[in-house]
Amino acid sequence: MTVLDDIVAGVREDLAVREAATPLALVKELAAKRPSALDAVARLRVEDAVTVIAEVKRSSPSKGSLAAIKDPAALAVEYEKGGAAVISVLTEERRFKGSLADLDAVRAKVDIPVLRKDFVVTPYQVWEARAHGADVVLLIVAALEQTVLESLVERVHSLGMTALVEVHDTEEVARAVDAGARVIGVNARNLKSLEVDRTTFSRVAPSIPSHIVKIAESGVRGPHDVVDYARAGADAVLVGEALVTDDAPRNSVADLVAAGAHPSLRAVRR
Ligand SMILES: O=C(O)c1ccccc1NCC(=O)[C@H](O)[C@H](O)COP(=O)(O)O
Repeated sequence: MTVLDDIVAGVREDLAVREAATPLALVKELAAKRPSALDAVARLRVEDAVTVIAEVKRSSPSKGSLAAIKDPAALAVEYEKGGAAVISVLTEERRFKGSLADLDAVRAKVDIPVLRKDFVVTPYQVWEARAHGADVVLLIVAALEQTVLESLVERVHSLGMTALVEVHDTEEVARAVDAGARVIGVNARNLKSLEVDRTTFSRVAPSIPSHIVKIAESGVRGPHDVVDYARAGADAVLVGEALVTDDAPRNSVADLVAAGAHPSLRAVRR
């Protein structure tokens, strides 16, 4: 069993408990009461700059405990003040120590789009994301059969949200494009070995059609990595560990945003 299989198995068990407690009809009612989802694409792809998705991440399979994060909303507000375009909230409970309560708390305090970062394998989780105020939903190609991927992308978009479709190689890019992805994230973290290879983006991104927003995920340590990803064609970077382990997350986000907007990058991004 791979790490991904193991995580998804745990997610399905937890999901069964939530589905028994809160029927889909009720989740749909809650989703219908939410204001419309925010336009994440407009925030992520801006002219002449690489934008930043800042993540609320307590723990991870690769590193174990990263940060206690007693007040996820306060951290998200710091990210927003630092200039983050989108906040990513891990809601997986067993390995990342996140929750839907974290998503609720963050949604209530920030005005920018919020990503539900989880291992979404059923439509119920998509409705749940909307019911808890998410604007963006992560869908991992490696975790999904093609027909399921296609129907989940369609469900996310039909609810007015944006699917961030995560890939690791060019074959998965083809699957994401076929599924109707408008935003593709290339994750530098190998989901089998959990090793981070920052060259993955530059190898995989050229196969992503130009109309699709390109996000470089994982392994960003500081501004120099943002510059490297910008030169390789990223529209945005997704950063977790480097921010949650930092004493001054607002300043660190601001530094990443400044690096992504540096005038020297304008020529390479045109
Ligand atoms: O972070 C992990 O160890 C991990 C393991 C297995 C599946 C997913 C995992 N992480 C999810 C992510 O994609 C990252 O949280 C995100 O890209 C931020 O990465 P980083 O900046 O390296 O924390």
